[in-house]
Amino acid sequence: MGKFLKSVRVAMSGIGFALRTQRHMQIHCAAAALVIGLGWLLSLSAVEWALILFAIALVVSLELVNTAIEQAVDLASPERHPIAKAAKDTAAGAVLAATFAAIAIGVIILGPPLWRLLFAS
Ligand SMILES: Nc1ncnc2c1ncn2[C@@H]1O[C@H](COP(=O)(O)OP(=O)(O)OP(=O)(O)O)[C@@H](O)[C@H]1O
Repeated sequence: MGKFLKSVRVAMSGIGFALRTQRHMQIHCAAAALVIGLGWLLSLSAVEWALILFAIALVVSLELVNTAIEQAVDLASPERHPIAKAAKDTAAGAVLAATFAAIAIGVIILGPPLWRLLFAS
C-alpha cells in the first residue's frame, strides 16, 4: 500500500475510534447531518455552505484533538493530577468554544429561511 493510502487508513481508523468511543463525537456528527439536511432543504448559497461546512469541520476536528489529548493524558497520568486535569479541561474548552461559534453560525444562516419556511408560507 502507498504511503499516502496508509496515512489515510490510519487517520480513518482514528476517526472510527472517536466515533465508537466518544458520545460527544456521535452527538456532533448527528447535529452535522441534521444541519446538512436542513441546508439542502433550504437551498443555501455557496458562501453559506462554505461557512456551515467550515463550522462542522472545526467542531469535529477539535473533538478529534480533544479525544487524542484525553487518550494521551490517560496513558501518561492514569492517577489524578492537577496538570492532567488542566490539559483535559482546556482541550474540552476548545471544543466548547468552537461549538458555540458553530451554533451561532447555524442560527444566523439557517434561522431566517427556516423561520420563513415554517411560519411565513
Ligand atoms: N487524570 C486526571 N487527573 C485529574 N482530573 C482528571 C483526570 N482525568 C479526568 N479528569 C477530570 O475529569 C474530567 C472528565 O474527564 P474524562 O477523561 O472522563 O473526559 P470526558 O470529559 O468525560 O470526555 P468524554 O466524555 O468525551 O470521554 C476532565 O475534564 C477533568 O476535569
